[in-house]
Amino acid sequence: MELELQSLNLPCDDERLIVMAGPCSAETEEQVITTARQLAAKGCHMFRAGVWKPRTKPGGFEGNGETALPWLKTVKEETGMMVATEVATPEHVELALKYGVDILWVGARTTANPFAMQALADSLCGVDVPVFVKNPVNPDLELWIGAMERINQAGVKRLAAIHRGFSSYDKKIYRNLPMWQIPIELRRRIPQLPIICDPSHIGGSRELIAPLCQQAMDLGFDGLIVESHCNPDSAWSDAKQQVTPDVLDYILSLIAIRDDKMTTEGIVALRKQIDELDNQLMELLAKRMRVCREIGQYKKEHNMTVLQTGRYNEILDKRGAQGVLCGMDPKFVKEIFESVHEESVRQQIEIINK
Ligand SMILES: C=C(O[C@@H]1C=C(C(=O)O)C=C[C@H]1O)C(=O)O
Repeated sequence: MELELQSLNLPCDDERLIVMAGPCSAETEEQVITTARQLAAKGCHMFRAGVWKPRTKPGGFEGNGETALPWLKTVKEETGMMVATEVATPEHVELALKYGVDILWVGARTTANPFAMQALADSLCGVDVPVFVKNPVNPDLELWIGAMERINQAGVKRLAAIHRGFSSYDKKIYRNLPMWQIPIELRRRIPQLPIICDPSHIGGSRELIAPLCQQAMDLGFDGLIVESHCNPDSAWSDAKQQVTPDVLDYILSLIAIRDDKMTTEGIVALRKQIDELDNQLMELLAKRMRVCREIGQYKKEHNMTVLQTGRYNEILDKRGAQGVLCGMDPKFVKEIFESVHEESVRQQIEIINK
């Protein structure tokens, strides 16, 4: 199904960048208002704060719920910023709308659950409010698109996707792995859908916010949602990944915003070179496959197995090392040769069984 989309029509500083900032959780009225005032003073147009917090384990701070909604209303009235919060159930939607919340977002755990998404969609039927849908916790693009389709089918046309990274057992650098190839594929599939990057949840730490924001801009994403707190170290949730409005302003001032629509003569000439090289790559691959088929024929005549792990390992090691010398990521080189090997084995199996 095709998404039927309308422009988000949100205020932003220049033609492209949407920045939504605010604390992970609305903790107290004072914390909300203080943070909002500081953000508004820095020129922020959209304020975010979690009111209902889905926590991994019980016992943590699960948000102030309805009590915090009038605080958001005050932010709106006092600063003129639009306000946004996360909704996970139809009751959340009803209450958020009742208190005049301007933008709703759906969290990663909710996106992963089609029943919850359908219930949310049903509660949004006939409501014209922008809805931002975070990627599901697992790296499943179809599930992400499906969640947005449900909301869209309910008549919500002002939709955006939030890229917040994907859960992983491996938490060495990122809290949630960015797996950029997934939002990139989303952009390819639905080019008109705005994509907002959430560097706070991808990175899980302050130091990673700036480079992640830049990476999102380098990819031509449309905006950022960043956690900002007037006193991050004392935050009741996500303390390590929140920054003060001052720091956020500094980070944003350093970000280079790229123009994704520019095509110049220079790039056209360079792309011609790429086309020529891709042609050569394809011809070389076809040549390599011809030799592989010959090897397949030889193996058939000599009753040898197609898979030769010793040789396969030799290739992976040799080309991996060569890749490093050529300035390429060894993982990338490994994946290329794994794919080449897979196709080579497939073609040889066809020959050996003829
Ligand atoms: C081509 C061969 O068969 C298989 C495919 C390989 C390849 O494409 O390079 C390597 C080892 C084998 O698993 C071979 O045995 O050399």
